[in-house]
Amino acid sequence: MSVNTTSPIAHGLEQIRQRIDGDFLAKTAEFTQQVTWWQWTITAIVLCLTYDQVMYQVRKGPIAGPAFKIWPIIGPFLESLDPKFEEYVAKWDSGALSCVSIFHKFVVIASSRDLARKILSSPKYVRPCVVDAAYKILRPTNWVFLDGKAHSDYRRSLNGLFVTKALEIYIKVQEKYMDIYLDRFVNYDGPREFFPEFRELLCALSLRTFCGDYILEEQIAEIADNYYRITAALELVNFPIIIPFTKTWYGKKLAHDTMKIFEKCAEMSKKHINENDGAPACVLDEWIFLMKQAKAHKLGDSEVTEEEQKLLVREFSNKEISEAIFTFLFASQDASSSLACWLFQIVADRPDIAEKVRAEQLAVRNNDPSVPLTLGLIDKMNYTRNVVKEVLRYRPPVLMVPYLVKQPFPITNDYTIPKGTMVVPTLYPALHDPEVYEEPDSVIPERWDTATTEMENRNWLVFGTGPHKCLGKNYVVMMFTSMLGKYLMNADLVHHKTELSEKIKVFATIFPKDDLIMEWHRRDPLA
Ligand code: HEM
Repeated sequence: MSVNTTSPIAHGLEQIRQRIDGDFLAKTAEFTQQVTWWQWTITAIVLCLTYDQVMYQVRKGPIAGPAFKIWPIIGPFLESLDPKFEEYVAKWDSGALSCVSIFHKFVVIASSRDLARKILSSPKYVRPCVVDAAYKILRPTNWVFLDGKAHSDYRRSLNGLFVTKALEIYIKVQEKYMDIYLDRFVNYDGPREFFPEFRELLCALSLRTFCGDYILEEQIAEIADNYYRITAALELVNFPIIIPFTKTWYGKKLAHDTMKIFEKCAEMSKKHINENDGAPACVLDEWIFLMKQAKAHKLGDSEVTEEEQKLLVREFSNKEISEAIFTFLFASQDASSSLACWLFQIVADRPDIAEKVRAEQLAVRNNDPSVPLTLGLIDKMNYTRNVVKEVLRYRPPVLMVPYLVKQPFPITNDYTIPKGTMVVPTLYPALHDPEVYEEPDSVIPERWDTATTEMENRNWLVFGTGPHKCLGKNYVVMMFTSMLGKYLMNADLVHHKTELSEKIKVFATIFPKDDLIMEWHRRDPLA
């Protein structure tokens, strides 16, 4: 027999509770039967939207940015498909740190010089992010995505390809192709858009520098054509998955085909250097030659410098070499084409600059225009080099460099960038800082005659800074100085100005909005 030990009060309370529970369950069941599927759907959507807005507010903290996401979830995704320079400027002007949120991605933009430098020099907190599609297009195994020591070790083995000694080797092939394209430009009938012309010229110059004669004329033409679609696939924000026959799908396929071509070139170069004991004539040759030298040194066969020895981190496969060469093309193609457009537009519009460049070109050659290019000769072209530096400052091809935050990053005293954020240091504002560059919106090559450390180093962020700073910096300045000198000496450039000539079009880098309409006429260098 069981004994009921519960007091009458407790018993009464228990009965009330059971009645309430029963009522509640019954009411809940009744409610769920009445709620239709679309009411559930709306509830789920409202919860998602609220979560999206709340997370945006939490991540945004005190920095500049819209008070809430005007377009829920997608944010300014549609605007990012057609980026406008003026919108970027407005964003930079809105605060040293500002933000947007697109789909799941929270993006912080740093527009002051010091914050940009801090981000670029903080590998503990950030690593390059490029754009989402880049991992798929450049392949996840690509060296540019390496981080920390793995990156610096790999990069050490590439540095040797762009030191002075190596650059000297590439000048011959570059001059040959500069001449070929000069002939082509001066033989065109009437004005035409030079944006596509410069893209092709730069693609040919890069590919000949990287792959020498291993690459065929028709392969260069194919890559130059395809490259446009690869760039188009690398927008700042892409749809998260690759859908067949879309821009990203074509980009990935064409990048793969291009790397296959480079793989074959690497194979030929290995044969030339290792089996036939050939002399290096291009970047591929130089890389393989340096590996060979360093290996021989390891085996005690030959005298090589300590730098060369460092190159043999290990043997690089043809696939790895092809991926690295692709990154050189990827890094150089758009930025160099952008520089070519602004540089030749500006010197065509500024006869005072063109005249000084021409005078210097004859002076360094002792009035003999046929003197071939050498590193020593290019070194003497101070004014011409200053024009290149000034145009890079005035119209920096790379406006911003996206990085990914690896761990919470205390960027200022009152703001920590959350992990997983895309953080974008911008380079343009530092290059147009009126406190460092007087009249920042004018092209004044002479300012470089008396450049301060701030002008030369702290603010001149054209090629970035920190562990990922541009590998091609010296190469770019050298090649453009020699090309500008040669072309101005041998051609008169006529720019057909339109009201869009000074307007900036953003297509990965920046270009004149009218695609630069010019005509070139052969000129007597001694005239
Ligand atoms: C006008 C032409 C160019 C400009 C304005 C430019 C600018 C830049 C900038 C801003 C970066 C990012 C730096 C950073 O994250 O701090 C970069 C990286 C890089 N650039 Fe350039 N670049 C140019 C041409 C070239 C050329 C011709 C090459 C190769 C031959 C090249 C190779 C690279 C590579 C490999 C990186 C990534 C380095 C790394 O992650 O370690 N660039 N460049």
